[in-house]
Amino acid sequence: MASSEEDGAGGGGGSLEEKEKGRKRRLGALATAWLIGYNIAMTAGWLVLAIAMARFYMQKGTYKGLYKTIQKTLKFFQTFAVLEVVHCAVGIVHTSVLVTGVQVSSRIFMVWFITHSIKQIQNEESVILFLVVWTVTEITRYSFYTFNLLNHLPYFIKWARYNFFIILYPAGVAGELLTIYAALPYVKKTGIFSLRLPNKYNVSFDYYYFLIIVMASYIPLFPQLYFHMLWQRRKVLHGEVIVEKDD
Ligand SMILES: CCCCCCCCCCCCC[C@@H](O)CC(=O)SCCNC(=O)CCNC(=O)[C@H](O)C(C)(C)COP(=O)(O)OP(=O)(O)OC[C@H]1O[C@@H](n2cnc3c(N)ncnc32)[C@H](O)[C@@H]1OP(=O)(O)O
Repeated sequence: MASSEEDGAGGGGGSLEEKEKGRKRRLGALATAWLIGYNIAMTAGWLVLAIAMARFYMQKGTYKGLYKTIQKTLKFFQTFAVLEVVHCAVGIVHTSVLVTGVQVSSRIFMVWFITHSIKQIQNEESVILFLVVWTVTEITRYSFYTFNLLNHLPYFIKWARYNFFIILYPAGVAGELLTIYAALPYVKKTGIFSLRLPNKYNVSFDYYYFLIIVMASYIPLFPQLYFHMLWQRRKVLHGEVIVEKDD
C-alpha cells in the first residue's frame, strides 16, 4: 500500500523538494483514508451477502432460489472490485496490475456473462460452491486489509488470509469451471452472445467456443495466481523475501 513516505520532511519549508515531499505525504494520507473506507465497505458488503445466504438457507432449507435472492448485492460488490485494478494502476496499492486484473476480470466475467446471463444455471450446486468460497475469501481478505491499514491486525486474520486460499482457491476454481461447463448446452442452444454469418459486419463469433477457450485458459493462468499467493504467504507469514518479476 502507498505509505506516507518521506516521513520527517519539513512541511512548511520553501524549497521545491520540500513542497514535493509535503504533497506526497498528503497523497499518502488521502490514499490510506480512501483504502480504509473502501475495504470497510467491501467487508460489510460481503458480510451482508454471507448473512443473506445463511438466512435464506435456514428459512427455506434449500439453496434453490438463493442466487436470485442475493444477486443484486453480489453484482454490486463484485463489480465494485474493478477499483482494485485502478488502485494498482495508480500506485496506491503496490501489487501487480496483471495478477489483480486477471483475478477481478474472471470474477466479473462469471457474474455478468455466465450467471447473470444464463438463467438456467443459477440453481446449480457449482454456483453455490463458488458463492460460498468467494464470500469466505473476501470477508477474510478485506478485513485483513482494513485491520492492516489501521495497524491493528489480529494474528488469526493474517493467518486466515494466507492459509484459507490453499483450499478455497481450487474449490472456487472448481465451482467456476463446473458452472461454465453447465452453461455450455444452453449457450449452444440459444446462440447467446454469438454472431453468425452472414451479417453486415462480416464477422462471426461463437460464444460456445469462446467459453471453451476461457475454461482452457484457467490451466495456464490459475497456477500463476496460486503461486503468487504462495509467495505472498511465505513473505508475510515466514518473512521470506522473494523477488518477483515485474509485469
Ligand atoms: C474476459 C474473460 C476473462 C477470463 C479469464 C480467465 C482466467 C482464469 C483464471 C483465473 C482464476 C481465478 C479464479 C478465482 O476467481 C477463484 C477464487 O477467487 S476462489 C476464492 C479463493 N480466492 C482467493 O483466495 C483469492 C486470492 N487472490 C487474491 O487475494 C488477490 O486477488 C490477488 C490479486 C491474487 C493477490 O493479491 P495481492 O498481490 O494484492 O496480495 P496481498 O493481499 O498479499 O497484497 C499485496 C500488497 O497489496 C496491499 N493491498 C492489496 N489490496 C489492498 C487493498 N484493497 N487495500 C489495502 N492494501 C491492499 C496489501 O496490503 C499488500 O501490501 P504490503 O505488501 O505493503 O503489506
